[in-house]
Amino acid sequence: MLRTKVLSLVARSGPSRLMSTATKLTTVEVNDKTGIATLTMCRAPVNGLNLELLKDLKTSIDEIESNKSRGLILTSSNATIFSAGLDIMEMYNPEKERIRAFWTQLQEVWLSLYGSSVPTAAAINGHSPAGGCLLATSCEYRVMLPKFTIGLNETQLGIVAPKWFMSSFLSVLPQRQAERALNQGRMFSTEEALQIGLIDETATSKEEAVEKCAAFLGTFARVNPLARALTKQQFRAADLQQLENERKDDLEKFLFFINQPAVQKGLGIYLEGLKKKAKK
Ligand SMILES: CCCCC/C=C\C/C=C\CCC/C=C/C(=O)SCCNC(=O)CCNC(=O)[C@H](O)C(C)(C)COP(=O)(O)OP(=O)(O)OC[C@H]1O[C@@H](n2cnc3c(N)ncnc32)[C@H](O)[C@@H]1OP(=O)(O)O
Repeated sequence: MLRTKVLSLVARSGPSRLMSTATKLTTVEVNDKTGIATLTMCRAPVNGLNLELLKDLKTSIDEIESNKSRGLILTSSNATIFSAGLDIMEMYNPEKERIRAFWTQLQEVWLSLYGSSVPTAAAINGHSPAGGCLLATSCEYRVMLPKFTIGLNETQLGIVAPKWFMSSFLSVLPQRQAERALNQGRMFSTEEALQIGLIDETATSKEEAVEKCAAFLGTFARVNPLARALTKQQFRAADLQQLENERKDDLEKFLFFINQPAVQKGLGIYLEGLKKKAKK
């Protein structure tokens, strides 16, 4: 009942405005009636998370947070890809200083999205592997379009998802299923993701996905915002604190791991495979 009301409210909702942080790689549009901000990733061709996109994501999340938006919906401007995850080019034959800045920025984005005091939802309008899945599972609610895939496929690339990737995943799935999926590097179809609980709903179009996300965010309309935010943060505090405490160690572990010749070789082969597939 409430859900239907909120959905129709959203459908009738009024004009929106672009916020000042709108950049080339992300845009933020705030619906003036609902107060919900839609944060769109728009880095061609696949929303690969490189240093610049991560910086824009962090700036946009911070601005949404400080403008006291009623909610944040994360989505993509690409018709078939939510995000292809970390830009592998940042990790393959990396430049010393840049890769440090890259990983540090990824930590920042995760801390602010997973720890956001604003309610969050992801309208997953395309494939969402690895880092894409990290962003989606850092949100509180997920609506996904059919015929796409989502999951943490790191082991398929010969790399390892760090502890905090697992934290987001574990905030959505029970440990037994999460552990198996990560060990397998399993990508779930939309239907499988719904069945296992990795996503909350499906939608037939991006517009419908955004509406369903807005309806979820609307369920908090009559809840005290401070009480809601403090409750959410208590659930997530231990995960967030763990990364805060281990940030330097986490960076050094990542650098050590990624610079191993066997890992570099594996990434090179994976990239080559992607490029061959793209040419077909
Ligand atoms: C105690 C132990 C240690 C603890 C841990 C310590 C350290 C941890 C170490 C490492 C952790 C790293 C975590 C990594 C997370 C990641 O996110 S890795 C990235 C994973 N992503 C993928 O595997 C996705 C790969 N891409 C695809 O599957 C597909 O591209 C697609 C997203 C499904 C889209 O398909 P399609 O529409 O057909 O597009 P194309 O495949 O043709 O791609 C277009 C071009 O984009 C390039 N590309 C695709 N994905 C990426 C990417 N992730 N990075 C860079 N580039 C990408 C692709 O090559 C095409 O390029 P060209 O047009 O050929 O130039």
